[in-house]
Amino acid sequence: MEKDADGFYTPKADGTEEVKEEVKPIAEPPPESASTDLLSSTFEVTVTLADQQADPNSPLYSAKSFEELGLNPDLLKGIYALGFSKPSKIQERALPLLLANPPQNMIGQSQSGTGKTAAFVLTMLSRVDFSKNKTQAICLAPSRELARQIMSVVVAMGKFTPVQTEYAIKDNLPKDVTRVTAHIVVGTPGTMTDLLRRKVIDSSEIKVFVLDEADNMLDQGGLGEQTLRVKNMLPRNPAPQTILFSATFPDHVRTFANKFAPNANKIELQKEELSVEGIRQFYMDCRNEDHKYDILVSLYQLLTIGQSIIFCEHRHTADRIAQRMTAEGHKVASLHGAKNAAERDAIIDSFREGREKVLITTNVIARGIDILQVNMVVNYDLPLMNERGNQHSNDSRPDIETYIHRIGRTGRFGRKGISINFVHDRRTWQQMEEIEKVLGKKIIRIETNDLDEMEEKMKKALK
Ligand SMILES: Nc1ncnc2c1ncn2[C@@H]1O[C@H](COP(=O)(O)OP(=O)(O)OP(=O)(O)O)[C@@H](O)[C@H]1O
Repeated sequence: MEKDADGFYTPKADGTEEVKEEVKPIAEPPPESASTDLLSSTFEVTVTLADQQADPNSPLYSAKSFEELGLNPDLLKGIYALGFSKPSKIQERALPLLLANPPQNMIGQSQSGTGKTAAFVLTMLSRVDFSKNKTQAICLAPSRELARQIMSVVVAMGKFTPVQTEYAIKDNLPKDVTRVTAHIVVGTPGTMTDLLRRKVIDSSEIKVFVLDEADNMLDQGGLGEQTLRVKNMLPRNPAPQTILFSATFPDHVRTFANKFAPNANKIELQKEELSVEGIRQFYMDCRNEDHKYDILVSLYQLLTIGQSIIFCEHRHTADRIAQRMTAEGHKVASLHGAKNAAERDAIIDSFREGREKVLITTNVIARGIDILQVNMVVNYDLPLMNERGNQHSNDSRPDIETYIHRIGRTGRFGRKGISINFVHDRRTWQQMEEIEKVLGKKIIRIETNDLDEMEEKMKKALK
């Protein structure tokens, strides 16, 4: 395919073959992997193009193979080396729009674990001019863990290109650094703001600006202010291509998102499709707080069949549970924002490598973290609105978006997974009912006193 005068990909009369011939000997797609459910999944997205005249259902806006996208052959090699045989649904719809010229903004929504990262990483890598030692693309994420994971995708996909990368995360660069010239910088908003303000990063050539977990990054009262500060330090004319991705875009953020990324092409999910089919949701009716701990311990065998993540409301709860379980001879780790940068990196790396099977944490890693072996998520405490961002209100409504992201740490890319909510009183019960109502999916009860039944139900759900 080649781009027409308007910047859209159109099939060439004779050129399609030409591209294939040029590319195939260097880069062959790998055979489709075992988990191809997602590649053939049927969830619906609504595509709205900034150009109202264009038909979003035209094949021009969807790519059935990576080859059709006219990518640099070195990038195609990187994609295939990662084992990606063909684009996932969101990649199929988003990539032709993201790569078209002139560049257009994008607000893209697709469920957890469906391959959004590759879509924006490929866009950044495609737009960088490697011959210039200047920062040309920046990407912001809400946690250092996620920034590091995104960077690993940039490095892996860009393996056959000369791309240079740098982090904008706490304690990573020497304090007296004066210049960063890496093509792509990935980080968190506070450190990115600092590097831009001190002109360590020269923003003049930045042409792609990505927000992963965009609804979280734009949430006022949370990270929104810092993210806006970053945007205000970027070129205005022309402004960089702004790309917002998330599995959730609550209405109150959507309005701001539309201003932040004006005239964007949009990909939206239907409300009832917010969480993936592969995640089976359960709950356990506990007697009180202490009983929650006992149940968690009794689940240990099941939690360690694969890997699991236990979400708590407070850092101190995560630490306390981890200490108690460790003292009782179980192998678990805890991770939260009160640990220092080096500790956090070591803990998540060790969990990623499978050295610990159970990770007890807070909302800090509720979003984006992609560890395929995680087949169970436990909401030890349900997520509440009052934990959002910097808010410390008494708002005890359930935080539906965070719930969707938390359970989305399992069931990645068409895999099966289980989530279990612990409820222990009337209030938590009501909160869970509210979640069930909004998501329109049944949350199934598991008896807390029948371990065999529990095991059987869970193993069945994972089959
Ligand atoms: N085309 C593809 N073929 C095979 N695997 C893929 C493809 N695209 C992505 N993946 C894999 O799918 C997994 C999930 O992708 P990714 O982390 O980008 O999801 P996401 O949509 O960003 O999820 P979240 O909303 O939780 O951040 C990753 O392990 C990734 O390597």
